[in-house]
Amino acid sequence: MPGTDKSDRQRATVTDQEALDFHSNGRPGKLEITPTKPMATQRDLALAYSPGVAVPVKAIAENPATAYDYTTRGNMVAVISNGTAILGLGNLGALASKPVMEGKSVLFKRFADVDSIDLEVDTENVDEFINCVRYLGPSFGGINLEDIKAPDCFIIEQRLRELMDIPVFHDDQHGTAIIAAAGLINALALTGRDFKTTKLVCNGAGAAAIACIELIKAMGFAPENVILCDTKGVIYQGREDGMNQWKSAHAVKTDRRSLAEAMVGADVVFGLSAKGAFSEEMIRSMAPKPIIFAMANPDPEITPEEVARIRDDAIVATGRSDYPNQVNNVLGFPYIFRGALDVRASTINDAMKIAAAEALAHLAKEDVPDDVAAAYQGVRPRFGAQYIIPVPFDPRLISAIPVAVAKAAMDTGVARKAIPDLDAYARDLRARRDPIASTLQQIYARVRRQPKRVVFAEGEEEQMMRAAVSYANQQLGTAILLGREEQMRETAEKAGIDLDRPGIELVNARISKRNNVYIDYLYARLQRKGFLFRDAQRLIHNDRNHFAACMVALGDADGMVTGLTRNYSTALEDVRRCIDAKPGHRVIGASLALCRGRAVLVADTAVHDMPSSEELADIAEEAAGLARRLGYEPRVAMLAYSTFGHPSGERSERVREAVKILDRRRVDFEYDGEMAADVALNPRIMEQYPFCRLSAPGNVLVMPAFHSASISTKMLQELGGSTVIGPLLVGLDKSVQIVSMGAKDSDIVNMAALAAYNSGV
Ligand SMILES: NC(=O)C1=CN([C@@H]2O[C@H](COP(=O)(O)OP(=O)(O)OC[C@H]3O[C@@H](n4cnc5c(N)ncnc54)[C@H](OP(=O)(O)O)[C@@H]3O)[C@@H](O)[C@H]2O)C=CC1
Ligand SMILES: CC(=O)C(=O)O
Ligand SMILES: [Mg+2]
Repeated sequence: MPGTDKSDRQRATVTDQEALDFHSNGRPGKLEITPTKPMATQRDLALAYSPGVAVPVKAIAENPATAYDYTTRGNMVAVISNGTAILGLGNLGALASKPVMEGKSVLFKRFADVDSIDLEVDTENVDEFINCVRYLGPSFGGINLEDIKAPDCFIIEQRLRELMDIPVFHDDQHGTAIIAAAGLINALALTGRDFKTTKLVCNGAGAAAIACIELIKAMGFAPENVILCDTKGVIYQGREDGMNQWKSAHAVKTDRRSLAEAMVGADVVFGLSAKGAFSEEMIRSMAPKPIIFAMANPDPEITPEEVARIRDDAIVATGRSDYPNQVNNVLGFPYIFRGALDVRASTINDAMKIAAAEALAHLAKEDVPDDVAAAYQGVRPRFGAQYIIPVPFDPRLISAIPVAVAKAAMDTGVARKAIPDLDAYARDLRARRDPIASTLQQIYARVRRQPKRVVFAEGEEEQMMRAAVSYANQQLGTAILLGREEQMRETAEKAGIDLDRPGIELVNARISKRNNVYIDYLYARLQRKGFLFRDAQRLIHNDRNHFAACMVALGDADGMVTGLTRNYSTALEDVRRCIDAKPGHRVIGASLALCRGRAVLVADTAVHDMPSSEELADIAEEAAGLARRLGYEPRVAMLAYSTFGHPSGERSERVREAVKILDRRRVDFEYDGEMAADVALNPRIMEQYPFCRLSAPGNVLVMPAFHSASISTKMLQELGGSTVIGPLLVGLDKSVQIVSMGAKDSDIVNMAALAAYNSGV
């Protein structure tokens, strides 16, 4: 891809091809619209459309506020751009901005459960743009303007704020300013500086920069201590070249003319300009304990590594997620709109922005509880130079920021709906957390902290190679690709996959020096099971599953992933020849189904065909253990077609017996049954059985037999739109995961990460 040099590629946690594949795989793009009401029967149609729809129409015509009750308006934000300043890439047009705008829309959903749609407006004419947007007000609860160049963005936002009665918020201005201000509050505190006397240079004088310095001046910075620079250097009083009224408002009296001159002795530098704008010399010339926020995207003005080469006393932040201290507006816009929408705010005012900045800054100083530590690459962060601001995955953001914003809106009289109980509101907000991302996030974070060697047994397959590259790029450890080197290189070259990168090893089973060790090991295990020495030799030389499993069994790799080219049970049989169950454990398969904000583990989805009661109890124990390792407190529902004895039947009897076995074993987790799936999952139905021992809906579902487990998870996936991860193999003495045949590279990476994760816990 143009502009991507070797060093960028080495740093990057994703390849260009992965980024393109991510966007094009399946349904192109990142968004879809799903109805929230049933649309199955004639009656549904009559309610949703004519004639029923006329009723809310008349209600809204009579009282416009009821649009929040009868339509999506109250939870819907438009992300609107004309593509004139896409990230730090410049003016690439409305169409090219669409991936970013779709991205912002999904972040609204992911982080704050705000529904959002991207709108790309193909004009650079300010009046045309304003006219286009101003009439869209009835559709949305808020407007998030994005990536519109300065100074047009200032005029557009100002006019739209006057014309519309919903929040209009240019994220590059205020979102960035809020996050930068939060980071700055903490960086100043850490370096013992005061707002009033600190000297700051801001490189870039566009949307983000002007808003940042306006906010920090509003928070106490002295105007004479803030120097603004653009492509022509320092913005000084009297300068005429390349000026506009927004720059002029911040022009200072100074003899300094270049950025390099401005930065001499500066305490803080903000980069809101372009890649590489800060030289090492400039950084060297700054005051002791300098604060460097290099916020250009996707590449900062200077990288943290470059700063570290020159000095060790700096606090550095960038706009990227792959360095510590990500100062990026993603930390703000989802939550700020969440709070604003929930009180139906007519605008987002300064008080709300400052409240958001202070809430964010405060959060970084708080102790990080266990369930939050996972969001921090598994390392519990401590307030300090490497942690001045929470990460976007911090699950506390959803309750901290919207509450502060909503409160400020109510206090300043711009709320059109009051939230009387802010504590209850915070609890509701926490319930909006998305378990999908947090589960995977936690797994990835732990593995990154303790990277593992995972062998990808079917190394000649293109998807395996892509998955291996992604595994290595995401710094999860070393990916060992098993296969004939020549073959692998040929396939890789054709597919445009670069295997010569750190974290990838190619191993050829035929010529490996470890062959004899593996053969002896395998022969010792199989000689009394009808295998000759020759058979063991053949399996190690020719069969990659056996070779890979021996690598793991004998400690040459921490985990293994396979299954792409062979059916599950064959692959499992191969593995079981080389690896036993963990002592005292039973090998089972459990699938993690993630659907509409809920996560459930379903077991056994892989191994036991018709489990006995004893086996069902074992499955419950294994699945509960897995749930705990994944960060859930298990509530095991032992499922059947009957509930607590009715209707009776042989299969249900086995499940009932399994519950009694668990009683006798005195296990340390919640369980009950037998019960039907709706009783296990729906609290209202569960209430009909007040003696049920589950304190809340089940999150581990033990199925009565393999067929019900397999059928139900596949139906969840195909009809229910669930993400299903697995079956995950549990209970083996060494860590192996088997993907389904034809799995996508992203599924394989998840399973490899799980193999790595399980090898360490
Ligand atoms: N981390 C974050 O959350 C965010 C980061 N940003 C980043 O900030 C940057 C600017 O975005 P935005 O304000 O929206 O864009 P604008 O187009 O509104 O402004 C760009 C500004 O940067 C200046 N500039 C560009 N290149 C240089 C350079 N080499 N040296 C000095 N000044 C330069 C321009 O100068 P001139 O006026 O002379 O043309 C202009 O003032 C982008 O890299 C963007 O990714 C933006 C928003 C959020
Ligand atoms: C983060 C962002 O909005 C930008 O770089 O433009
Ligand atoms: Mg932007």
